[in-house]
Amino acid sequence: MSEAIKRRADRADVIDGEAVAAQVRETVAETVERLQSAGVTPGLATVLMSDDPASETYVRMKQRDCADVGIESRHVELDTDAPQSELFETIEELNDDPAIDGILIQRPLTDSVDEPAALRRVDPAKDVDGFHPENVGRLVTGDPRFVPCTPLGIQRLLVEAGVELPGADVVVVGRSELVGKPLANLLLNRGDDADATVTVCHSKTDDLAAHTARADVVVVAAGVPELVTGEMLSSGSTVIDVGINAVGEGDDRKLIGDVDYESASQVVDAITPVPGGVGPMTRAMLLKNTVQAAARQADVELETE
Ligand SMILES: Nc1nc2c(c(=O)[nH]1)N[C@@H](CN(C=O)c1ccc(C(=O)N[C@@H](CCC(=O)O)C(=O)O)cc1)CN2
Repeated sequence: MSEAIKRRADRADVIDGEAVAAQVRETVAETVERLQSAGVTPGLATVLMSDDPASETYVRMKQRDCADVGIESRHVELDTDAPQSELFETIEELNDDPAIDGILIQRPLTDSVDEPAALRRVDPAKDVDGFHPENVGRLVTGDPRFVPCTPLGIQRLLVEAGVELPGADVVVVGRSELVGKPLANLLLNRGDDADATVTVCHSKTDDLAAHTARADVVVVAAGVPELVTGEMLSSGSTVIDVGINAVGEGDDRKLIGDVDYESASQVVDAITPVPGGVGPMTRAMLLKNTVQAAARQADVELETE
């Protein structure tokens, strides 16, 4: 079993996302060295047009991750009251810039901007977030190019946890474009790390617990703190908690997930913590997508991991 799985007596194993992300970064750093010896330095542009402090933190973390593995990063920050055309022009400039292999538009964008329109403007070959309709379509039709980072990270965590995905009964709680829908498609596609039977539940699902209780794998990305509790889960299952909800003030402020960790970890076989589970994997997979984008644009063949 992977070293990233921490055994706990009489409780669920903990799937350590920080440890798996560190493994991914190590592999990415090796790939960057190979690309550099072929004359290619991968470059990522991050674009922030929001006052959301969490988004500012995530972008800073992504820049730091890039520096750690040898990816050049460039940051563009736009005022939230700037016209939408300024954002669109920025995206066009980055599309045309040969030093930039990947473009990341941090979501959510400020309310005054048409977010889907902005995402459609990103060159699909530089769309390391996998949000452009061309990349979404490729994932849905079973020919993925860039897959959104959180679903990719979740798939990797499940593999590390030793979950046999072919034939597994996977319940995804949440139908967002960011996580729920792409994850469902990723695990439904053909392949050794996929071929699952996937059910997507959401806020209008009748009897959510009936679904979660029969699943081998439950992934919760609903944005509702502690929505899923131990009594909605079964022994033998693996739980991936995508939620990151800040609760409390000052010294009492902490992050909690969409799963009630205490009760769930007394029932299930393995679970991701919050923080330290899916979040670090989202960032690690962005690095992986960026080096793949750089290799494709430079026509350098990479061994698949
Ligand atoms: N363009 C994108 N925007 C957003 C994405 C995305 O994949 N692409 N995902 C989320 C936020 N997100 C990435 O941007 C993200 C969330 C959380 C973390 C993370 O490392 N979380 C840590 C805790 C960090 C903290 O202390 O606050 C953890 O869970 O351990 C990284 C990235 C929405 N927007």
